[in-house]
Amino acid sequence: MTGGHYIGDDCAMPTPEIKICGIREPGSLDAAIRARAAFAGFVFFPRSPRNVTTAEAAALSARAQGRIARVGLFVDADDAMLGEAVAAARLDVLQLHGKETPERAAQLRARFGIPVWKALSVASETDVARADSYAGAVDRVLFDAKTPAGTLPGGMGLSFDWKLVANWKGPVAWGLAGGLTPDNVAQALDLTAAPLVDTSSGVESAPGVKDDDLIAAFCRAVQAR
Ligand SMILES: O=C(O)c1ccccc1N[C@@H]1O[C@H](COP(=O)(O)O)[C@@H](O)[C@H]1O
Repeated sequence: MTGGHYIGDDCAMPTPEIKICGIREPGSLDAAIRARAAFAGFVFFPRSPRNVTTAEAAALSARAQGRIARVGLFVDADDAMLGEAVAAARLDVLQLHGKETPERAAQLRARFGIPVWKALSVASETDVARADSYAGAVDRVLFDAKTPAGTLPGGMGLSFDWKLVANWKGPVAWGLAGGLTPDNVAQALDLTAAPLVDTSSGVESAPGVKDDDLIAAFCRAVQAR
């Protein structure tokens, strides 16, 4: 379900995997599945307009079972919150979008026994280099844009200079996030060759309101390359 597949000749690049994040409604989940996204993201962060309760996530998770992998997004969450969400929503992946250290990420990976992704906010080469310290501690880093102080640490529709991660070859798997939309994702992929792309606000009609047509258009733009 989560492996990239090849189209065209033997030299073709694998089709990047797609994560649609911030899903709150069954219809949006179905739209992501129909569009062949590999991952559906559920946000467990009360300040976010995309926040879901564990009960809501559990219902979405049951619908997703066997059809799309479930990613739980957390921001500096404590063990109790993580444990409750992992169990209720039967999460397949933990996405850490706060200030979690490599040690904390490794601890959570060992504790829950599922892959851990770490989002890193990027505005400079130094920020990208931070990925090295997560090698061996996480299964993937997600390069995302820095957001203004006092706002959400992600999900703001902001992008960074993609040249900073062009053809990035680091010691850990990676993905690209931040301000990706149906209109710019092909350009982002041309420049970066990211193996996974992650979007949230780029497929919404308003903060927290997913748009099925935009989900389909985003996935088509990725898969058409
Ligand atoms: O989506 C949110 O509300 C959110 C809240 C807190 C941390 C991260 C969040 N979203 C993630 O941010 C990136 C980029 O999002 P966008 O495409 O720019 O809207 C992505 O990984 C989201 O899942």
